[in-house]
Amino acid sequence: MIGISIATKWEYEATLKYFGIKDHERFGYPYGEYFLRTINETELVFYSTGVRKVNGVGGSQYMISKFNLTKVIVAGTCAGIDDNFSNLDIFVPDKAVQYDCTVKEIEPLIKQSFIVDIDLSKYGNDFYTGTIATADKAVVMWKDYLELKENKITIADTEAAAIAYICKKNEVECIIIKGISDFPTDERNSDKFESNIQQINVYLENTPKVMNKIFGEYLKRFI
Ligand SMILES: Nc1ncnc2c1ncn2[C@@H]1O[C@H](CCC(=O)c2cccc(C(=O)O)c2)[C@@H](O)[C@H]1O
Repeated sequence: MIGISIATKWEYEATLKYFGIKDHERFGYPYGEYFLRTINETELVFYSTGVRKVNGVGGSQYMISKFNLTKVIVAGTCAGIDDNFSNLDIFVPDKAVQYDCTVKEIEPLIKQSFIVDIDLSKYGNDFYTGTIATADKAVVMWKDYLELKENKITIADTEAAAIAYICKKNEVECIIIKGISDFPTDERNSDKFESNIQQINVYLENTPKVMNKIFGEYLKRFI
């Protein structure tokens, strides 16, 4: 069985809609809910975890243990960091890092021992790849965005690298498929609260588009 890990309620609602899931097919568990589907003769469990590292890791560990998963695919949205890319571009990162685990004033931003390299060689190269950086807060402030850019990060989110790390501990393969839902905007010469509301609205508008693109054009190649 392969697990598809989904963080937010908006991402999960788009998933339920995409697969036409009926109420009686939805099951609760301590971190959210899940449903089962068979695609190309492979059994999949799609599960929501809630946001941030603790929920992503807790929910994924629960599902690895309950269903004896052989692979976890982290599917969802992310912030764009590399400005060569645009909203709705989809990535399958070959490296996952965490950037909120060091005293960055005196240590490197990226925690070396938490880096996970992802071997994508068996899946070809017909997709964007790069480095995803995870922390327990969203990339909203311009200074955080610039710091990630300086560290050659491609995209950023709030769960994926932590899930990849615990998959490695369980010797379970982890693939991350993430689409850009939003880019931070420079709030320094404007109202930072208004700028934040605009970014959240862009995230909400793009979430179903990203999820539909992941399920329609990417998922089957990685199961
Ligand atoms: N900018 C982002 N930075 C990091 N992760 C992002 C971003 N965008 C999307 N994600 C991904 O989607 C989910 C939710 C998105 C989220 O929390 C968010 C999005 C936009 C603004 C704000 C805010 O507080 O103003 C919060 C997370 O689980 C994460 O995995």
